[in-house]
Parts: sequence; C-alpha cells; structure tokens
Amino acid sequence: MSRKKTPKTKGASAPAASALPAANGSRPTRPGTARPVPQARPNGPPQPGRPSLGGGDFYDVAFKVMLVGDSGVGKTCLLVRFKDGAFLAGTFISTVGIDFRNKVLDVDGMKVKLQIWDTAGQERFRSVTHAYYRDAHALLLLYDVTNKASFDNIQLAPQAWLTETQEYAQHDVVLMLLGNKVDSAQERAVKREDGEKLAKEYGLPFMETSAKTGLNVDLAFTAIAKELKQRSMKAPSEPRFRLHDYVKREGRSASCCIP
Ligand SMILES: Nc1nc2c(ncn2[C@@H]2O[C@H](COP(=O)(O)OP(=O)(O)OP(=O)(O)O)[C@@H](O)[C@H]2O)c(=O)[nH]1
Ligand SMILES: [Mg+2]
Repeated sequence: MSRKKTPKTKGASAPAASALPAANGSRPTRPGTARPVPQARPNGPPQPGRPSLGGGDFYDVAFKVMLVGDSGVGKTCLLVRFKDGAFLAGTFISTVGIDFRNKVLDVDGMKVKLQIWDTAGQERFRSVTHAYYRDAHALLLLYDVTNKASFDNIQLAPQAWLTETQEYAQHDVVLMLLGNKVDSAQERAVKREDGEKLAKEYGLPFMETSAKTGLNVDLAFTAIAKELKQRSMKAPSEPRFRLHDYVKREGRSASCCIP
C-alpha cells in the first residue's frame, strides 16, 4: 500500500471541547478547528492522510473511538491519562453531553489518528450519546471494579451498555471491555474473573485498567488502533492482527505492580 510521507509530530494539542450534536444528528464542530474525520469503516480502505490545519496532527488513517459506561467509572480520566499522561485527581466533574480528544499513534509505521469521544454516563445524556454510536469504529465499555452496579449495567440493566451498543452501533464495531480503578484494591467489588467471564460470554477482549496509575491504558488504545488499522487494509501484507491474543499477551495484571 502506498503511503503518504508525513512529518513526525505529536498529536493534536487542542483541549477537549464540549460539543453537543446538531439537531439533525450531524457531527459537532468546534469553531476554528472544524475538520471532518475521514470516514474509514473498519472494513473499508484506509483514507488518505491529511495535512494539519495548524494543529500538527498528520495522519494516514483516522478512526472514531467512543468511551461509554456509567457516570464515575473513569472515562474522562482514562482519556486524559492516554492523551496527556496525567491523572485528574480531586473533585469529580461529570461530563456534560460529549467531549472529544485526538491522538495520533504510530502503528507499525502508519500514523493512525484516533478521535476519541468521551461520553457522559449520566442517564439524562443518553439520547445525546445515541446519536454518536453509528459513526464509531470502536467502543470501549467501561465499568468501575469498585462499583458493582457499574458492572451490572454493562449487561443486566434494561438500558445496559451492551444493549445500547447492539441497538445503535454498527454491527462490525470493535468492542473492548475495561474494568477501571484497579489500583483501588481495598475497595474492589468486582472480581477479575467476573470481568473475564462476562467478556468471554460476549466474545470481547478484556483488561483491567487504572487511569490513576496508567496500568494498561496505552495498551487498550494501541490494541484498538492496531485492530482498526489492519481491518482497514484491503490486502494486509502483515500477519493478521489478533486483538484478543494481543490483549491477553500484553495486558498486565494489577497484582504485578503492587510492591
Ligand atoms: N482510584 C481511581 N480513581 C479513578 C480512576 N479513574 C477515575 N477515577 C476517579 O473517579 C471519578 C470519576 O472519574 P471520571 O473520569 O470523571 O468519570 P466519568 O466516567 O468520566 O464520569 P461521567 O463524565 O459522569 O460519565 C473521579 O473522582 C476520578 O478521580 C482510577 O483509575 N483510579
Ligand atoms: Mg466524564
């Protein structure tokens, strides 16, 4: 596959912007920075790289990733950890509507831009989130390992996150289940095995993460980027990327890092 040579740059440095969907459900834009993300379906051809409009994010192919899960599970913190390498400690500020951040990753020599949508977990914003599912190439389903209800709401509640996914997302969307806050060992309310069991039942790759310590955070997004990149290539020259195997092999368990 021919690729456009792109200069080495860091990801777009624009801060997260609040963006509510337009009345017609079209993608929101931010004044001065609006730029469409190429619509690469996971199974479609990669889109050509685009030069930066000043933000410095050159890329070969771009995908949309959505973070979903109950309010307070750590979606925003996970995204901030991945984007900025920092942890938002202190007062919990619940997301209103939807935010996004971009990050460009170098995946086996290709610049893969992830546009990551951070949704509000609060019930009152559900209809806002619904409008975004259909454009998502990947969905990260988060629960909080210290909050059993957030785990149950992945699958059991009438408006469970998995049900929403089946209802609103594309059938070939890439899914991953993440149990966050694994640093809080004392308060754990959901066993790792329960997360594994749920993931197995639905055929999802699974990891436990910590936005606080950074455990498995980069890995989760990198795994998604690798999977989407390979799906987007018509005739991949590389061996088939296996998301489940990669996550199993590379994922670190919380116990590995407790001194
Ligand atoms: N110990 C610990 N706390 C975390 C972690 N991730 C998030 N938190 C805390 O959990 C609270 C909620 O985090 P957010 O990232 O704002 O939660 P959210 O899922 O975005 O919530 P909504 O925006 O309401 O949907 C904050 O007080 C964070 O500091 C983690 O990995 N470990
Ligand atoms: Mg949030």
